[in-house]
Amino acid sequence: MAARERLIVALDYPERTPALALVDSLGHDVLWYKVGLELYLAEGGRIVEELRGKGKHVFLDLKLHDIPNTVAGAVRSVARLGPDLLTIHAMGGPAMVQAAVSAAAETSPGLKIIAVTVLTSMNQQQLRATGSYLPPERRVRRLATMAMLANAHGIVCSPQEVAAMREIVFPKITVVPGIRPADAAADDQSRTATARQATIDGASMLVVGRPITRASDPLQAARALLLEMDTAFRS
Ligand SMILES: O=c1ccn([C@@H]2O[C@H](COP(=O)(O)O)[C@@H](O)[C@H]2O)c(=O)[nH]1
Repeated sequence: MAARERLIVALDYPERTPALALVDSLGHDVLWYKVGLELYLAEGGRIVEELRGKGKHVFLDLKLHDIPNTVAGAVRSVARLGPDLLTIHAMGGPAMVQAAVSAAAETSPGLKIIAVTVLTSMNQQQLRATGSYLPPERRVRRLATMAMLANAHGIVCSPQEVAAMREIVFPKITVVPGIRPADAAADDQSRTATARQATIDGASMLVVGRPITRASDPLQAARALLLEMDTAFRS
């Protein structure tokens, strides 16, 4: 699939003006945008509707995590805005994942529920601090397997696990943040890799924020990533 169909640019901004300015500057090169907690809590559903109005696909990364009935209600509330993908936390367990999937199917059949496994910012030490003693890849595997059994449409995992997760998740979706150019700072991310490696390893969609949004020329940075993804896909 063409790289444009597989790159999601994360709009991690405190309000709509800089977010929409970036969208306009990236023009037709970028089709998919992530709206996360920062922007959604500041602007509400209208930011999703504005992006849809510009013909963009929306990855609504709210990482819902609550009891099944509450998550189902939240899914119904945001489904009417028309996002394409919506995240929930796999840690909510199979009943919560199943409730989210059922609520999406009833409200907006095209909406896909994506289960976040282990945040890409977490390393083994941080996982241990939460009481999980498995290495990250085994923890991701366990949560991904559970999410698939609960009928989630895909998972979020890091580029360091995506090759191993393909056998569990394919043909469903692997959404992969933690993408960094080889010479770039990891920032707060722990489990990172390049767009080339994530593509070779079979990621369905890559989520990229700061390497594009904080670049001196975001359009040039996005185009370089798209080229890297297309080249890796053909290799
Ligand atoms: O495990 C996760 C889940 C979601 N994210 C989101 O992806 C982007 C990554 O942004 P960068 O600036 O490229 O680090 C960000 O919006 C996160 O909320 C993630 O990084 N890890």
